[in-house]
Amino acid sequence: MKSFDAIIIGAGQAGPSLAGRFNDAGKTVAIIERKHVGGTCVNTGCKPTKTLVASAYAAHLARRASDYGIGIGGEVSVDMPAVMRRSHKVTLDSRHGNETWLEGMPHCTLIRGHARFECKNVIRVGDELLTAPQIFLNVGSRATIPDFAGISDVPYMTNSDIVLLDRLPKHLVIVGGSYIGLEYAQIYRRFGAEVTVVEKGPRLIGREDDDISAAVREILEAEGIHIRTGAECIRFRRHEQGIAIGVNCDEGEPEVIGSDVLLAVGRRPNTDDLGLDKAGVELDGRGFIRVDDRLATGVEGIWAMGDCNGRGAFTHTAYNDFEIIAANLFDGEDRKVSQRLLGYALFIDPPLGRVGLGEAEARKAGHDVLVGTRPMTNVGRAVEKGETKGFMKIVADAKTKKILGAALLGTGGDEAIHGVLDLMNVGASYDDLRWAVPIHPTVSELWPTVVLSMK
Ligand SMILES: Cc1cc2nc3c(=O)[nH]c(=O)nc-3n(C[C@H](O)[C@H](O)[C@H](O)COP(=O)(O)OP(=O)(O)OC[C@H]3O[C@@H](n4cnc5c(N)ncnc54)[C@H](O)[C@@H]3O)c2cc1C
Ligand SMILES: NC(=O)c1ccc[n+]([C@@H]2O[C@H](COP(=O)([O-])OP(=O)(O)OC[C@H]3O[C@@H](n4cnc5c(N)ncnc54)[C@H](O)[C@@H]3O)[C@@H](O)[C@H]2O)c1
Repeated sequence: MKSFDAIIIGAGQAGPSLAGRFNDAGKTVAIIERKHVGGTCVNTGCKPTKTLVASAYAAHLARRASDYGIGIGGEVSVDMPAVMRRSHKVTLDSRHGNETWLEGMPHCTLIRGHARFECKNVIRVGDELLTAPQIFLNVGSRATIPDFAGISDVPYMTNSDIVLLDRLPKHLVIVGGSYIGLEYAQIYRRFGAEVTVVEKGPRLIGREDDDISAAVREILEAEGIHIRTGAECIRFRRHEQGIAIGVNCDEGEPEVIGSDVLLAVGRRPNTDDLGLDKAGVELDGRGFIRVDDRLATGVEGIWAMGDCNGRGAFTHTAYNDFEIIAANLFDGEDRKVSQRLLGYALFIDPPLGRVGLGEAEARKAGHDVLVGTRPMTNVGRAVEKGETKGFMKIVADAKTKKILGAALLGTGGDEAIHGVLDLMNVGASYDDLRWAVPIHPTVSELWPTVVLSMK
């Protein structure tokens, strides 16, 4: 049996950085990866999608070139194999960069294979047994495939398959109207496919405020994306033109006929094949590993980071889990997940940047709520860029003057939200934002005006 100071299972968004800390401290660490170093984000998630978003934006802007007084001398065409080559290169460069980094650590051993607990401190990878007093789980998540009627009779893709597609689907039907579904809907529409989004809920991105859902829908529909919400009884069957997807909506055609199907209906944690019962590690009802505020499981010496602990579902939350564990183990700090302020973005164009509570959430939490909004048509920079869709919104507590949350659906929204995120992180009031002197001409310069509009 091989012995290490620490074992990390999964080389996703938290594991490699933690391996780096153990290595730097002169401690031996094994990191086990069953597929690709970099995990979901690098290989089938953020990296490929954001690279495709960039190609899709280039196609969109080229089609709009004449709006800016620019001629391109003909029709815009999309070379799908070239688009995909670019995306693969970004992924492979990142994956190889991570591998080279791990392999270059003198105290770190990168082990390829599926890891499984034999008991609390022994891990099996194939024929090999490994042991360590500290074990960190960074096993991530995979696409949920619901038991839809007829699903096993038809071909379909998840986020893992669509990154390998190098042709243009004639009609891509996407089931699920949230992050993955909407980003891919706009990407493929801009590449030239017919696209339909089928969502079982009454509106898109159902966690957001109604006004945000409605504005996102309007933006996507304006580009010709078909949207079918309230699709309660989704079912599949083969059809002479591809795949028939039953949507059973109250209005419109009862079936959509697509050439290709993407399932984007959420993620499930990779915790069912880890032998966690042999270690005594507990799961919650949805299969996520139960952890405390410092990410420790109920078994001494075992921690869980990233998507698998159900405390976050983003790369930055997985990375922050690493930061919390590393700060507590190596730097004498006492960091907790409950100290984390959640921000995120939906990378459609224009993007939606979000931080903290939405208006509905703030009301539900019992705050005396002040809300300010301004359309992007009021933002000089957006007008200059010819990208005026969307709006800015801020939510604050009338009594404490604390900023509770913000949304920026508009050009640069994924970046400009950070002005509010940073202020919220230091507990600033809306007066601090109102009296900031933002740079002209930027999207951020409207925040003081949005604050002044609060009612
Ligand atoms: C299409 C898509 C787009 C996304 N875009 C964004 C985005 O723009 N921004 C953002 O913040 N987040 C995004 N996400 C979410 C983000 O990818 C995840 O939150 C993040 O990758 C989680 O990191 P992780 O380290 O927890 O897990 P992962 O990155 O999934 O890594 C887990 C690793 O563990 C390995 N593993 C699992 N079980 C075992 C085992 N038993 N033995 C050995 N190895 C094992 C897996 O192979 C994997 O490599 C996106 C996700 C998808 C699917
Ligand atoms: N921009 C980003 O940061 C980004 C991008 C992509 C993915 N992600 C991460 O990946 C995770 C997964 O994304 P996702 O979009 O697959 O999941 P999600 O959980 O965000 O949304 C799933 C959507 O599918 C719908 N749905 C669920 N079951 C359904 C069913 N049976 N039929 C039809 N619709 C159904 C839900 O109502 C919801 O709208 C997210 O939690 C997110 O954290 C993040």
